[in-house]
Amino acid sequence: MTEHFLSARISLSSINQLPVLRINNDWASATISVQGAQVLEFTPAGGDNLLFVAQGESFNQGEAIRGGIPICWPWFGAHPELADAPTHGLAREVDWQYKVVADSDNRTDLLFWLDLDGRHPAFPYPARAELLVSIGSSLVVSLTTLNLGPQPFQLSQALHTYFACQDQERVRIQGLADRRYLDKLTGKNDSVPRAFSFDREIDWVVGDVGQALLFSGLGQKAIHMTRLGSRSVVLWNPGREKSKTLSHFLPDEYRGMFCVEASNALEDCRLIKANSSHVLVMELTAVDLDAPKPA
Ligand SMILES: O=P(O)(O)OC[C@H]1O[C@@H](O)[C@H](O)[C@@H](O)[C@@H]1O
Repeated sequence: MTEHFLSARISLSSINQLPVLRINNDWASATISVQGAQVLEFTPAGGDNLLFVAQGESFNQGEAIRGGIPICWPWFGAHPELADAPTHGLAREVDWQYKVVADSDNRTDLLFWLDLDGRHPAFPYPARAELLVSIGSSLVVSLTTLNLGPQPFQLSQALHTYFACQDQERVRIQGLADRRYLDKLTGKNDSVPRAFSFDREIDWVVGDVGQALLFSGLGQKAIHMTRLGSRSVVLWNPGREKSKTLSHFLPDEYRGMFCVEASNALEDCRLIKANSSHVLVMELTAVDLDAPKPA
């Protein structure tokens, strides 16, 4: 597809088989795949891309993209009952509808939506996901789930964010110490140690997590993450051995990424009643570590 401009700041083109929207305003540039409504890149002006996409990614239609911010919806991880249902729900491998809702030098907002008609065997409920992606001095991703049918349903979900780093072992996360987590690899519960690092395969669901987290050890900049509508986060890095089995991953690429996923998982999954909704919001801001602190 040749590049087609929707406005001075927004264009539609493609990467291999997948249509992508590219946004460029005074504060940042971003790339979003229409399949999965998946943000693939967010680069604050003059800075580095906060997000990781696997170099082995082939961008084929109907295949989940390994990187950026996959939307795991309306369930996170394995389906609660059906072993053959896709991991991480129904949203990653299909095209979403979209429209531009704000387009200025300071902020570009795109609204994506996906409707489920209640006939999918793994999710027999009419529902809509709306994803508002706001690109400005920060990246804001806001996922609203609407129950359009008469029956309540359980929702688990995640904004499965792949962050870029030089070396995953040097990444430090502030805001998680002493929180309880389930280790999905061993099935055991424990508390997050103060000196946590991604120095091996990690697959944890951490509960009762406050709104703000800070990621450092990435170089000059740190990343500030805030969440609303979420009390859990998922920490994931496949490590050396698991990464060899993953789709679209080159050997050793696991070193340059780590996932911290704003989620509603385990005890934090939500019951969405008829005609009700739930909103999960994540904001990411690049923070200059050398900037003077407010007095
Ligand atoms: O390979 P996928 O389906 O993108 O999932 C990657 C990982 O995603 C994480 O969120 C899960 O906790 C892991 O268990 C999983 O391996």
